Amino acid sequence: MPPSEPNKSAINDSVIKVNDVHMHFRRTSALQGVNLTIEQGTVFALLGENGAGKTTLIRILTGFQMPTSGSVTVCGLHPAEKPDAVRRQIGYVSDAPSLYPWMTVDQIGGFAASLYDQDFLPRFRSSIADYAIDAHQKIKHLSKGQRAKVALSLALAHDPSLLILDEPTSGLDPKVRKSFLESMIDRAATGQTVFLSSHQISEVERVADRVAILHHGKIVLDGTLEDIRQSVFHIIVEVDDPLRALPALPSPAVTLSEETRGRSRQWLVRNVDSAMISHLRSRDGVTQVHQRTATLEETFVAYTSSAGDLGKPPAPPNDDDGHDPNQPDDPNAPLTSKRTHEVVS
Ligand SMILES: Nc1ncnc2c1ncn2[C@@H]1O[C@H](COP(=O)(O)OP(=O)(O)OP(=O)(O)O)[C@@H](O)[C@H]1O
Repeated sequence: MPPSEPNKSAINDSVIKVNDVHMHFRRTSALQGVNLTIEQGTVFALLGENGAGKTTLIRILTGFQMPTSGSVTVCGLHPAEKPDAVRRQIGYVSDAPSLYPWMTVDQIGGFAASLYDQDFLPRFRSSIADYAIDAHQKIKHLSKGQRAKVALSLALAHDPSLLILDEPTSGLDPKVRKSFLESMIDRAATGQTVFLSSHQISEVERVADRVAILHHGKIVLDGTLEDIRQSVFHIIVEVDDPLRALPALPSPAVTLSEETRGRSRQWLVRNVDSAMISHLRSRDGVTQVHQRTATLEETFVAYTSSAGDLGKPPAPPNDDDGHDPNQPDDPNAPLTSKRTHEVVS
């Protein structure tokens, strides 16, 4: 097989593999030991606050950035070695798509079509027509949302098996946003893979099969949406006296956040089980215990708050060659939905 050909068995297995990737810039450790494996046919969403490292990871996946250390394969290819081959395999929309402003929409389609097969241009034109964009308009005269639609049309016109989208819906109006996200689900249903980064938690909740949270360059949570929903609980304990002490939940429960409001203690907890809830109910002074599954937004906020040891601020490299001497933590222990499921059922 020629070296630039994708490895088909790798496509069938994992479309993206990220192995212990570190990325150090002069003043920042943008990625600190990131590991990810993404299977074919998944809509995968990478969530993270501003500066978490999402774009850096996407730039590494698309061959625009060499990691400081670690390895990556995309469709069986190494983006650092074969960036052009990787980019031919994938559809990619960056968070700031650069489109030649002096070209018309149709000219930019024709220009990109020269890199792909004959189906590219008809697909591109049909997508532009669906978005009701005038193909004779110059890019510089389009609105931000219209440019986003052109960038998406370019990314999709070669019908890639993997789409990598950095904040794909920013600039799109709610109607287009909704139909675009629905089209991502349709793509995954036909075996294509979608990797998207987003701040829009409610949107992610609608479309993603799998979610990872990147915090200060580390993956602090990675699981299927279903597992995450079944694993993190919001617990409210009412006590008779605001000063009453309550015990911490025993291991393997992990308290992600806690808040006291008068007689009410609110916890966001992972790996809680029904025995722990019964134990809490039986404590002296506990008048009521309510529990429900946490929303993805509550989980995101808990995992990205700097409190506790769930995520640590980045440590700048302190050796000469820029390598981080710190050992990566393992805050991403597997989710234990089985245990927590007992609480729901
Ligand atoms: N070329 C660069 N040189 C130096 N620092 C950089 C460079 N690119 C990114 N960084 C830093 O790396 C960190 C991660 O940036 P990145 O753009 O990956 O975050 P992000 O999660 O995509 O943020 P946002 O949601 O705001 O787009 C930031 O602290 C940023 O300043």
